[in-house]
Amino acid sequence: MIDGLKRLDAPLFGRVAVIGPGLIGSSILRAARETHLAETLVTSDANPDVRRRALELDLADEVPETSAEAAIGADVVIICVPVGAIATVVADIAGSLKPGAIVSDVGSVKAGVVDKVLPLLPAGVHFVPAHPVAGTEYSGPDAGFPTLFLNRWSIITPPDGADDEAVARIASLWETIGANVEFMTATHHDLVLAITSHVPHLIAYNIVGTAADLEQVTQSEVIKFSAGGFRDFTRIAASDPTMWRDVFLNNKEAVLEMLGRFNEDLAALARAIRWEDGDKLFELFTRTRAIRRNIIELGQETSAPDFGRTGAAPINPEAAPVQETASV
Ligand SMILES: NC(=O)c1ccc[n+]([C@@H]2O[C@H](COP(=O)([O-])OP(=O)(O)OC[C@H]3O[C@@H](n4cnc5c(N)ncnc54)[C@H](O)[C@@H]3O)[C@@H](O)[C@H]2O)c1
Ligand SMILES: O=C(O)C(=O)C[C@]1(C(=O)O)C=C[C@@H](O)C=C1
Repeated sequence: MIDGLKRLDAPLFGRVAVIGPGLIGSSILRAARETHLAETLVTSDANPDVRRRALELDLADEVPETSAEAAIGADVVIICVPVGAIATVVADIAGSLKPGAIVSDVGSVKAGVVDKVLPLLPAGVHFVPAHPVAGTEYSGPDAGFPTLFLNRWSIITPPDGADDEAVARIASLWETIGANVEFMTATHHDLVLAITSHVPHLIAYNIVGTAADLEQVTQSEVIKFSAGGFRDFTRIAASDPTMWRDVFLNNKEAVLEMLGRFNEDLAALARAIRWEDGDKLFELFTRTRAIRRNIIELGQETSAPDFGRTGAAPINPEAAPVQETASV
């Protein structure tokens, strides 16, 4: 048994299907196996190489060719594909869902997805969206590991009128695989995550891109001297292009709102540097240091490996090299 995950005496669910056993989907399956979450685990993926790998890694008991087949008879279907493909999968599985089934997802953006998904679902099927705030810059079935969600938040964003029992069952699912659960509206989720996750990723992509395009500094100098802060940015900037393209296209308003605030504050900092306003710089750096120390005191520092500084392998020692994913 893996430290921190407890095996249930009796499974919570009969049949759980995971569509898209990549980093997040395969981590859910691995944790589900460890904890005996379901009697039967099923998975499928649009990419035949991923289905083959899911079989080789024994991620599930059944690996049918299509999402529609995977959803037949499932009590819960968890959709773990890029945000832009979630509604496509829901359309694919809608005809296979049994009455009372719960459909959930793990997408990094919620409001737009809920709007697209709800009209596609048959009556009697529940939709309970969720977002585990845990991940790495790696993708694919080899990158997952069973403790990814341990002591991390999973945010559940029940739509108006959601069935209480279905919401409680999805909360139990996340708690079983080690997460702490928080509830909020989809719109609030998208605003919070825009500043805590989406804009930071955009900044990382941008700074690494800027460095790569510099004319006065060579690429080899950028690589050679990226020992500290810049190296941390390169870890984030290695995150999956498909996933992050979809995040920005689907959380446009909240990201642009937060980016506007960010740009104003950055301009004020540039001004403080130009006018040698040391007090302003010192005051901000003191406040931000306190925030970091608070995060550490609360024990919320990520337990993910410090890829940035050490260049270490993924936390799963058996994980193979990064698998790039293409749009499907
Ligand atoms: N990576 C992270 O750090 C992280 C963290 C939390 C949530 N998320 C969210 O989780 C979801 C999955 O991310 P991931 O990092 O596991 O991605 P991933 O690339 O590792 O896996 C996604 C899988 O979905 C499959 N797929 C794509 N379109 C499909 C379709 N139409 N039908 C069936 N399969 C399809 C791909 O082939 C791939 O195997 C995304 O919505 C992302 O926003 C990611
Ligand atoms: O640790 C990382 O590599 C992550 O980027 C994880 C992270 C995040 O920004 O915190 C990325 C996107 C997800 O939606 C949730 C978690």
